Amino acid sequence: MKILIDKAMPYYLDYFSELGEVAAFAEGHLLEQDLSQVEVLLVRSTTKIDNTVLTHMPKLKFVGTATAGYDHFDIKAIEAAGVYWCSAAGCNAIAVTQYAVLAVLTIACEQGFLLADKKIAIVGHGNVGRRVKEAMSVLGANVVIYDPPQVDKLTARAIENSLSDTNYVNFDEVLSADIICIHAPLNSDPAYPSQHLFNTRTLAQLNSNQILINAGRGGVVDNTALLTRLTLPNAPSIVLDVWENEPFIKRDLIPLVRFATAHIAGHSLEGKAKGTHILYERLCEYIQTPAKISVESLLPAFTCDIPPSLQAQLNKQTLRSDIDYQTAILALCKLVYNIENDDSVFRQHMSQSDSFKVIRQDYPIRREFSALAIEASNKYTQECLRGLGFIISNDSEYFN
Ligand SMILES: NC(=O)c1ccc[n+]([C@@H]2O[C@H](COP(=O)([O-])OP(=O)(O)OC[C@H]3O[C@@H](n4cnc5c(N)ncnc54)[C@H](O)[C@@H]3O)[C@@H](O)[C@H]2O)c1
Ligand SMILES: O=C(O)[C@H](O)[C@H](O)COP(=O)(O)O
Repeated sequence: MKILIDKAMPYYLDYFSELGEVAAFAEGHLLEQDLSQVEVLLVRSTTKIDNTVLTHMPKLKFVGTATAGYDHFDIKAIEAAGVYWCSAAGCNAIAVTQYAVLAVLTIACEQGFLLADKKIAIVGHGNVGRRVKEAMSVLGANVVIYDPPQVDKLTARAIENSLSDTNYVNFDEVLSADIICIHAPLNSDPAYPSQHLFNTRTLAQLNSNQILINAGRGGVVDNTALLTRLTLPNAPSIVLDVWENEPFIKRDLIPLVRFATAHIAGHSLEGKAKGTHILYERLCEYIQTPAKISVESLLPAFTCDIPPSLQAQLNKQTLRSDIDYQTAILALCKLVYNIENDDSVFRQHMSQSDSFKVIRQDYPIRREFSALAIEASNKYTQECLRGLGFIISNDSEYFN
């Protein structure tokens, strides 16, 4: 079985070399390969799979993307060609959540507000949105959800129940939230279009006390309208990980947003490795072979010293509504991931040239909070750090 894989998928040889004859291609160079005998094609989000590719691949049986989003797949064309397809739903949900946590906590500490005093609206309550809700809730925020497809899927009775415990809101309420986190796909479903959900009209309703984060897909925010909005008075603070027309984005936006990154919110080592792993499991299922390899067996160890003063601060019995405590949580998160580094690399490189693609290809190894085990002596710190995804080294529930 000939398997062709995007080189950007970590551990692809560890996973797939026992399942077939593996060859790899670099992003942007798929059509330069001999595709005539390929039966399995594994890609990431930068490779479009449409009729142009499919006509070169008469033997293709299985195509997978090691990413959560699959808007680069022409599903109709793939299914019409009789090819099995799959994505890696949820693989990088933790990574994106940690990106959102870093963005929000950093801005909160800069502006001197407490998350416990804020309302956060999450647009898209899927694998990512659910985790963002959990993380922001443990930090004390009041979290509401906007996800019309999900609401519509519930029965009338379930809607009644979940309205009280999941806090679904309408879009007007989203626009009045203090912080808006976009984690929706670019949805081509005409019943729930997400393209330009944030446009001239809706962006005009945001003000300088609000923060808008887009870590879903670039097209959910009209970037032309955003550029105009950001040059007008009373503009909101913006965080953009995803952009319209990547990799050739509107560079004029960069100086006007608080955090600008190169579509790397999901690029933790764990997130990318889980993407490869999910495709491995799906292919094993497809060819009816037992899956033997685990992600944990491949990930390297992570070491990092926690400064004693920070450890002491976290162990102090404290209240949620304490700015020093929030600052300490941010300092701990930054030991594992610091969004400011990604932002400064992006600004520096993008000010010189259109280097979006190169920044992504050269992205350094980034770990998730779960790589760091920390002792937490008080219950609130344990609950908070566990909710953010850290391992609590003295957690009897975890280790027994
Ligand atoms: N920045 C990144 O690196 C990165 C990483 C992972 C995912 N993503 C993007 O984020 C999206 C969400 O990821 P996920 O893993 O949570 O996907 P998911 O499929 O688990 O969840 C998507 C949710 O969005 C909802 N939704 C669909 N259309 C909507 C609309 N018009 N308005 C509001 N909600 C809507 C769906 O009902 C679903 O609950 C992906 O599709 C992908 O495009 C980006
Ligand atoms: O949808 C996804 O999973 C993300 O957007 C993913 O992180 C994109 O990563 P890429 O394939 O572009 O490296």
